[in-house]
Amino acid sequence: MSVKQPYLSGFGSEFSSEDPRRPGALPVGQNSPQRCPYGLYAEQLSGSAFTAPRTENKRSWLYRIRPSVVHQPFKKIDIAKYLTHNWDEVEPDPNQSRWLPFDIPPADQKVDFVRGLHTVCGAGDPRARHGLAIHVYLCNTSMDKSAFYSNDGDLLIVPQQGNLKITTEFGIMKICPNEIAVIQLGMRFAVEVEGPSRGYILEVFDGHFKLPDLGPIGANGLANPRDFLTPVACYQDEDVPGFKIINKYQGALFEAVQNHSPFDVVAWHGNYVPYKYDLSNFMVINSVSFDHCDPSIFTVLTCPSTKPGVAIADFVIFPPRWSVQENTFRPPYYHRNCMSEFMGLILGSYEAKEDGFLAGGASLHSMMTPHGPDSQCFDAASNATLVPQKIAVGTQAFMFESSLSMAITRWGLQTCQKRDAKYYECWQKLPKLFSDNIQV
Ligand SMILES: O=C(O)Cc1cc(O)ccc1O
Ligand SMILES: [Fe+2]
Repeated sequence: MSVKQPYLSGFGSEFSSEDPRRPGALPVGQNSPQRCPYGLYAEQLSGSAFTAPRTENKRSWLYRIRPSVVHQPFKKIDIAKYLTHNWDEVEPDPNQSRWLPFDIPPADQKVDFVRGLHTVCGAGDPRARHGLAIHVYLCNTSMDKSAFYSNDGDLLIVPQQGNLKITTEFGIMKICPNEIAVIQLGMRFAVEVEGPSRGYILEVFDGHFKLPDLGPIGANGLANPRDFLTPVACYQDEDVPGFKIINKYQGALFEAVQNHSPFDVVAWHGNYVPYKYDLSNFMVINSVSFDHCDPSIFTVLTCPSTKPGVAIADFVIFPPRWSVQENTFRPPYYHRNCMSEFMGLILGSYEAKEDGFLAGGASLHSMMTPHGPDSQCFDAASNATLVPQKIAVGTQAFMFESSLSMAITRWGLQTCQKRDAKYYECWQKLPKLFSDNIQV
């Protein structure tokens, strides 16, 4: 029987955690005692400028067996051929894009989480701390004697197939499809898988994810803070010759060897932490009268830009819910958006496209590229009897919506061979319905 993983609940809270094997490991009343309990080293991990206002200030103090600086020099490695921040590999393409499910490597090719990283699209530059990258991970093997961190951005991980055991410096998180994990800039982690595994990653270079403001919704609703879970301290005291720390730095991978596990944090405290969230806890708000609300009502997390109300990227879901609007075309409307919309499917199907948009696949509707329901969906929804209906049951589609204009990589456009060249056809049968009669 599996033991339930312990977690601390809350979003953006000041947490503290001590591995029960070493009571008293967390210094009391100060961060840097002259000598830390148990001979631990104190190390601060800063997630914001020291001088950031209190509301934005993020840091944690880690009490560890060895400080992170004990490692050999970083050397460039080329183990993830399709991980890139080069947005100029291919000509820009404003077309609607859709991808069939990305292939997971076959069992005879052992690929771990880092080797399995493939960048689909993105914009901006981590050197300027502005932009985002959207990757998929396609793997079948657990990371061994290695840990990964991104020097470029925060990683929001959305598993689609396969459970993940994520060992972090702060403790262990287990996530399954329909849960997400956020590992923030600089946090080291290792991913263990149970078999063929696939998922999506949103990496934001600007800053950190927040819960959206609720405005007139009030104090409760959407993703509630208590449902975000942070792991508890759980250290490994292991000498591991040749342990590799893999760093994604300015879009390239580097490796530094050390002879011990980096997961040696015995106690920690702070508000800069990794966390997970179960999407089934999302409290859905929607129209109970008429018309289709903008999908911003489904925002789980947002990484804001410096422009008020404009996101570098929002993480939006389309959860199971009741649809009750009267005299309304209920599916998504036809639209052109000044934001870029990357969508993925975790489970089941998506209402605006019952066919062709499949779990493990994706779509990208770039800035101002027209899109909306396919002709089959339009026809059905225009003629449906509008009774209350539970929709999206057993499904979970999501969107990474960005104010940046993203470029598709060469892998996304060509190498993956999953891009559906016939996607545009799904709208071509939309008929001209215009008539001389006011009543049609
Ligand atoms: O394009 C999409 O399918 C995503 C989407 C959904 C919705 O309900 C309204 C707008 C929108 O962009
Ligand atoms: Fe859209």
